[in-house]
Amino acid sequence: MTHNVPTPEQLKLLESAIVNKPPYCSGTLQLPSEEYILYFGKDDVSYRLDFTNVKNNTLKKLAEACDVATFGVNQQDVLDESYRKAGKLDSKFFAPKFDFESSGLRDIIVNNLLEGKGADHEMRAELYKLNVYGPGSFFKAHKDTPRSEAMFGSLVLIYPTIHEGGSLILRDGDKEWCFDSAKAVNDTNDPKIGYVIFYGDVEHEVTEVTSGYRVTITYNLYREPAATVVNHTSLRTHGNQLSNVLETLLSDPTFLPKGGYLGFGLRSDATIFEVCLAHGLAAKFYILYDDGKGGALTICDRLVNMGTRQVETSLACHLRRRYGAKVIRRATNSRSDEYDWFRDPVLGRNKNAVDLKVHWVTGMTKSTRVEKAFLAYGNEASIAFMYEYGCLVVPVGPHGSREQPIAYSALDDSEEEDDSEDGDDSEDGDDSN
Ligand SMILES: O=C(O)CCC(=O)C(=O)O
Ligand SMILES: [Fe+2]
Repeated sequence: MTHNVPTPEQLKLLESAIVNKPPYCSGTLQLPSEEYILYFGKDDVSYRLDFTNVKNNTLKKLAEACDVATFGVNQQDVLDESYRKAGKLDSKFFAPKFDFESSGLRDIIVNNLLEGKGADHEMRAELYKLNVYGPGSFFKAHKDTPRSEAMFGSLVLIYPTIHEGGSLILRDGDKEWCFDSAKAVNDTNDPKIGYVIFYGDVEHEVTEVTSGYRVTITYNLYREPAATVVNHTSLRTHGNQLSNVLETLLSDPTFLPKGGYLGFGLRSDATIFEVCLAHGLAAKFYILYDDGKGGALTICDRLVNMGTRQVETSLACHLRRRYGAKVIRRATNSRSDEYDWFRDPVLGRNKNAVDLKVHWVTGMTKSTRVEKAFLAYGNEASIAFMYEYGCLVVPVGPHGSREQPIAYSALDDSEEEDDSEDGDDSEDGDDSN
């Protein structure tokens, strides 16, 4: 008999199709020679700098023309040389011959950062600043200040000057990448311009330049018109791969033959949701509640505000009674909340019974975890904590009619209770991908 649970291999296949790409792309471009030219100046006198043939005194002039760079803190520009030591020019004081439109970068941005979504003309690159980093200059970790709702990222171009240090480090969650731009552009015989493009929520820093001058220009990237902005973070997952794997599994008669529920711990990402909808699966967002002490896990279709109300039962029981939360895993802690379920027609029957059995494809991520305190009841009132995670629960109909809504009944399912697969690791903060 085929069990109505996905095999570990089937779940793994789905999980591995959710590949998170780095949140940036980088490389070098060879430009027509005149595009290495930059004009700058703050008054009637302007200078011409040709990066294919850099004259040190012109480079020095550029450094001298710069203002000391500030950075944005709480909507204000702040000068703090322990944080950012560099020179900068506002866009009215310089004019690169570099042409964004003929550079090929639009395609790179649309295909890599926007995963090909949206018509090209909706993306606009706006020249923003020029930065000069002499020896001892750096820019500590920061995120770029969004200039409008429509801004989704930044483009940094690094001109080919001989220098050392000044790598761009990019961070997203606990992952880190380094683009050694000095190395990328260090070829005097064959000039190239370095580029790094990253999403707006990516933390980045420029390490100290130890010799020479590092010159960069930055562009703000916008999606336009603003009304059709696709949440940029939704584009990080390879949607096509997931879509193909899901397609294969849904047409596989051994995959959840009678239907069931798939669960995905949320990344900062809506692609899984979009892919499921595209396959006719009515994916729904839930909040997973965990008391952090091994009590039962529940999912609830709304955020719960406990206020100052004292909770007199286990967290799971309270959420189930008051907010209609569904128990998806029973307590693992021996001092559990079993007593709470004693008379319950569903949960009282069997210590493994749940309101909804969810087959987790990806676990919860710490990055979506919110910790909240509430008043718990004991011998005396005490503060307890609960942890909220975002997750997506996807009903999958039986083979042959996957889009059909399915009604889960713990009682019907009880003969399969001894299946070893369950959501045990769902709250373990599995950020790995
Ligand atoms: O110069 C660079 O490489 C990065 C500059 C930067 O992060 C900024 O201007 O916000
Ligand atoms: Fe920046």
